[in-house]
Amino acid sequence: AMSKNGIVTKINSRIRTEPFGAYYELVGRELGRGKFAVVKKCVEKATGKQYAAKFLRKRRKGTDCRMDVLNEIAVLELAKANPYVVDLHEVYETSTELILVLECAAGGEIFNQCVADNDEAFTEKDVIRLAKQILTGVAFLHRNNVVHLDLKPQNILLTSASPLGDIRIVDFGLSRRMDKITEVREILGTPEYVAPEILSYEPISTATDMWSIGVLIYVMLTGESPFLGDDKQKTFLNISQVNIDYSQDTFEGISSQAVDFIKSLLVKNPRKRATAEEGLNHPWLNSHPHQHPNPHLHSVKASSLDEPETSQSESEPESPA
Ligand SMILES: Cc1cnc(Nc2ccc(CC#N)cc2)nc1Nc1cc(C2CC2)[nH]n1
Repeated sequence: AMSKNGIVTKINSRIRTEPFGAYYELVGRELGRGKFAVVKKCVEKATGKQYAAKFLRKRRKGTDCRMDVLNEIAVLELAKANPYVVDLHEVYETSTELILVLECAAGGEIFNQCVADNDEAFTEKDVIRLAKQILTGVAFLHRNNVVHLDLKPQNILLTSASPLGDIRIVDFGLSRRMDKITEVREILGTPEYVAPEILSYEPISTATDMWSIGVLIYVMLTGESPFLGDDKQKTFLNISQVNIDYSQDTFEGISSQAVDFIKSLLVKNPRKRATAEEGLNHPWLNSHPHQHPNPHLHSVKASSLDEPETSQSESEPESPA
């Protein structure tokens, strides 16, 4: 791997100092806002193509945070090869800001489908397809020693909401290169999605992202946030006690394989949690589409047929072949 200052030199060489406004027109509403960032839709004048411009302040609370932004750029650069991480198009710098010109995911945050009522909410089949994409993207990051540390429905975007498109993982503002960190000093991430080891100031790892994915899939399937309490302290207590509602009520119409998948991730001990690669091999994500037996093939044995693809709960017997 390149040396640290090798990466910084490489990135600095691609930062443009011409005025952003000469090449892009800001259009429509603000797409999102973080503590030190605002994201606006824009159009590249030369091509008419839509992008999302992320304006990041270089100085925050009186300290120079330019290196933090270079870290985010470095991760986006490294992930250019992966289809499920949002693409970085260009970078501009002004006296006060760095401007990341990012691929525009027109479908917005999957958060909206998580809280939608029935007909707009995800089906289990939708979640299986999107979960495979999320795990593929996260497995790529983890193979490259990057942990995201803020995986939540607000940071998983869709290329299109209807018809349901593909996911894009965004916001590497809290991400870390695993080679560098061991302990975390302050609690990072968003309370509902942080792993227990964050709350006990233990070393974080790629397993920290896997816990957040467990919470994310739980929310996508049930519309409920498993650890949400009336306030931050209650949420943290729910997480550290790992008390989770797996009741039939909450998981009505959802397969037992899906519940088993979530249970493999919401495990207190980080070393016992499934990895992204293991998640991709879980039966829930590998149930083969159900082929109806061909009555003319006498040799077909019922047991050789794979799991039905429908989200029928296990208890209902499969219709006789
Ligand atoms: C239609 C749309 C609607 N809502 C958001 N929300 C959002 C969520 C997280 C962050 C946090 C970040 N980064 C910024 C905005 N992004 C959208 N499109 C984007 C947004 C982007 C890039 C990531 C900014 N491409 N396409």
